[in-house]
Amino acid sequence: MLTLVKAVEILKQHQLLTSLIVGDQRHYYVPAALVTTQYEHVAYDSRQVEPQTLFFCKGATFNPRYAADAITAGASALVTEHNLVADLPNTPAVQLLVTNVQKAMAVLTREFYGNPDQALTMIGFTGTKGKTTSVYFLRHMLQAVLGPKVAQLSSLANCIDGHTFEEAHLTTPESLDLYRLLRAAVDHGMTTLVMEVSSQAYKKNRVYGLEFDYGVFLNISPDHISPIEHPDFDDYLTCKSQLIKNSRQMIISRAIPEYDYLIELADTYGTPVLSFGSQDLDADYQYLPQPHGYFDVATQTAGSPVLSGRFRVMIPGFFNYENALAALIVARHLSDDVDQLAHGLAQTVVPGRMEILTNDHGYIAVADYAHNYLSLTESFKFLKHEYPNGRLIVVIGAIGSKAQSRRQDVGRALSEYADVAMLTSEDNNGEDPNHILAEIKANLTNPTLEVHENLDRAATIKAAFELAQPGDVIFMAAKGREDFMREGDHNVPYVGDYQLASQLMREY
Ligand SMILES: CC(=O)N[C@H]1[C@@H](OP(=O)(O)OP(=O)(O)OC[C@H]2O[C@@H](n3ccc(=O)[nH]c3=O)[C@H](O)[C@@H]2O)O[C@H](CO)[C@@H](O)[C@@H]1O[C@H](C)C(=O)N[C@@H](C)C(=O)N[C@H](CCC(=O)O)C(=O)O
Ligand SMILES: Nc1ncnc2c1ncn2[C@@H]1O[C@H](COP(=O)(O)OP(=O)(O)OP(=O)(O)O)[C@@H](O)[C@H]1O
Repeated sequence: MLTLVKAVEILKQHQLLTSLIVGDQRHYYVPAALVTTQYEHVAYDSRQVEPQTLFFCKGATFNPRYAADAITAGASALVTEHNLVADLPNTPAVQLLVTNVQKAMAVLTREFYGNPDQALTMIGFTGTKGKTTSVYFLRHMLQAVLGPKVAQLSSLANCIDGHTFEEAHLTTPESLDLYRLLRAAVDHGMTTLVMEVSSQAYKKNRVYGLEFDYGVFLNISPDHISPIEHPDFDDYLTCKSQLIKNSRQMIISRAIPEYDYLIELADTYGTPVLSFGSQDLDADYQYLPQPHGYFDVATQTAGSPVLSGRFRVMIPGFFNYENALAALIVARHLSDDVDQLAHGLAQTVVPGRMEILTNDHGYIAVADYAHNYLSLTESFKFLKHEYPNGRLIVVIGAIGSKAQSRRQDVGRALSEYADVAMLTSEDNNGEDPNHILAEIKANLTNPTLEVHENLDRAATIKAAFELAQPGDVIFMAAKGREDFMREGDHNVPYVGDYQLASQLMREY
């Protein structure tokens, strides 16, 4: 529940309110006749409005018709950047005119749901790659010491009760959904919440005003640059960097090229920083890879909670030592039971992330989620190191209608590391897949690379198994275990890379 008086007070505190429109009158104070007005629901989609809803008019494709629909369904107030009085003559709904509706939605829905973040230890991971994996590492570690009291919000799945996993639509939910989920987590007895914070979350003010107890910055490389995401890398970096301003303690990878800049930001905001990295970097926490997924950790800085000794991850890839160490540092701040933390870490698997399938005949297939230059080359380097004798056969495409730079990334990474490229569909998102593949091919520079092309992804994976010799590695990029293909604005069922490869492993 939220009263109009409280809503106005909060919007004023954040300097977001310009006017209150009641009928054809403009106000800045709540008129006496409305001081008892309260809202029982909040919504940003007219199709979800009930009587006494506070409705947020937001979105790139927002149409005043949605506001009219919301009022018909019972919305009694609109939060909007544009006065809708011309579109809604004689409307009984109060309009709260604001300078930024996304920010207004964040601060008002936080209040509506009772500031649930204050009842949780909040941990946010940002980075171009490794967010999901790190969230899983940390949740498993903390559950090993706290029991089922750790919630997660991740692009792979949300879990707000410690055991049930539900599909997520965005990496970081809209603020309204975020606070609804945090409220539910608190009501389910959760004490801690681990989440992914995408650059879009800051760009779209989904986490505006939210403070994290611990923020982790894993890495950054050019990605997510498109008309619906970021105009350029500077904007991408600026958005991600906002986690520093909004965290009480930052943990930052020493390997980030912009590390010094991030430290200057942290100094400016007064946010303490601990750094992590491989042994050759000047970091507070360092790791040294060992065979079979083991890695050694040492703490270099006096005064920081000590982490030392040998740990293990079950998910292959050198980069997972980085993800694991970042998560371990947070976990160590919350618990001194390092043995249990190590146990939780070694138990962690993440569906569709570097899942390696093998059979007795020497076939090797990897279902993974890599889709930009950083993640593809890191995965390829690792596989070349682990399986030096076979060919690297890559089943790959690129996403349609956004992150256009990935087509260049795919072309470059294939040219540098792959022996065979099997180009196919990914999530076309309404774009012509032939156009996507043409752009990838335009970036292939290695004349010895063997290139095949088939838009049918399942048929392409079968063809890769036909082509492979024992000892070769079939790397299936970007879909993991996803059992759908995104086409336009809807999903089309798809068998799943991991699922299909598991079946083929039994046949070959
Ligand atoms: C660019 C962006 O952030 N877009 C998101 C945003 O869209 P939007 O606010 O512009 O809203 P819109 O889709 O134009 O719709 C307009 C509004 O009208 C409302 N509506 C619509 C129809 C109707 O009948 N009545 C009605 O009220 C809708 O509920 C909506 O509020 O809000 C929508 C939900 O309200 C999201 O679905 C949408 O994500 C799009 C689909 C998307 O793909 N976003 C990507 C870029 C994204 O955010 N990705 C990051 C991950 C990046 C990473 O991996 O690092 C993420 O955090 O997920
Ligand atoms: N620290 C890392 N550095 C480089 N590549 C990584 C790292 N961690 C994971 N990867 C690669 O990126 C892929 C995606 O990992 P993950 O899902 O954890 O990242 P994410 O940040 O959640 O990605 P997305 O934003 O695409 O959902 C993995 O399957 C792996 O290939």
